[in-house]
Amino acid sequence: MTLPILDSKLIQQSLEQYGYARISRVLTPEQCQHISQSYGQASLFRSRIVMQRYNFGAGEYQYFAYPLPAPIDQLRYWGYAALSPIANAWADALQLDRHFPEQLDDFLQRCHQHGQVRPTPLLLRYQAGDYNCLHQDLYGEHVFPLQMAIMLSQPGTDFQGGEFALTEQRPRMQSRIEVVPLAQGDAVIFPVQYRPARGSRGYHRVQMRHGVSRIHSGQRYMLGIIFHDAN
Ligand SMILES: O=C(O)CCC(=O)C(=O)O
Ligand SMILES: [Fe+2]
Repeated sequence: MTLPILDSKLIQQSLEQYGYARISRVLTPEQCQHISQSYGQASLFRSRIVMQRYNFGAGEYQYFAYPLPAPIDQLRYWGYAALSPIANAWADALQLDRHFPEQLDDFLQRCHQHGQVRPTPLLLRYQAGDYNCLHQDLYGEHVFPLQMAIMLSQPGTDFQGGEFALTEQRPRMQSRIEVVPLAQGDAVIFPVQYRPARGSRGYHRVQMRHGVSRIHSGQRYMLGIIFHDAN
């Protein structure tokens, strides 16, 4: 699978300006369909979550099992390589005593040594009426601060509604929202928990959450790539 070259500097600028970065046409429609269709292949997954049961929203998702299918694994390595310099720049800006290794394997080894051994890449499926409440994907003490999601369905054709949304909660201010327009195959990169924002006295944290508005009709598949593993 050939993936586009990522420009870390441009991604970082967009994240700091808007709270997200969009990468167009990461996957072809055929690759998107292939991944969506794998939803029915139970052996690829370690667990299935029905969102209603946890009040997460409505819809369902499954976490892939190790070994990850090759395209999912490749996307995770590709994303990590471009995002680890940003993760380190952010840790420095926020004066956190934290360093993210250059290689995903080294970061995952750290997760695994601390009991976070279960893979987190996931495939989500929504039908008419479903939605995903604003949330943060934290799965333990070790958190890689950025994550990625890829739109597998064709908005407007396969489904209506179902917008990917982010909120930013700045200290002592009301929340700001961003809706990210995504075409089939596009990726969105966004902060897991918070991002740095420059203020009058250096950098401070802006808390972030993401979610999906109600799907009005049709079916919507999304691939989520989270870099830390879960405990
Ligand atoms: O379905 C979506 O667009 C949201 C996916 C999500 O929450 C995630 O990838 O962590
Ligand atoms: Fe999420």
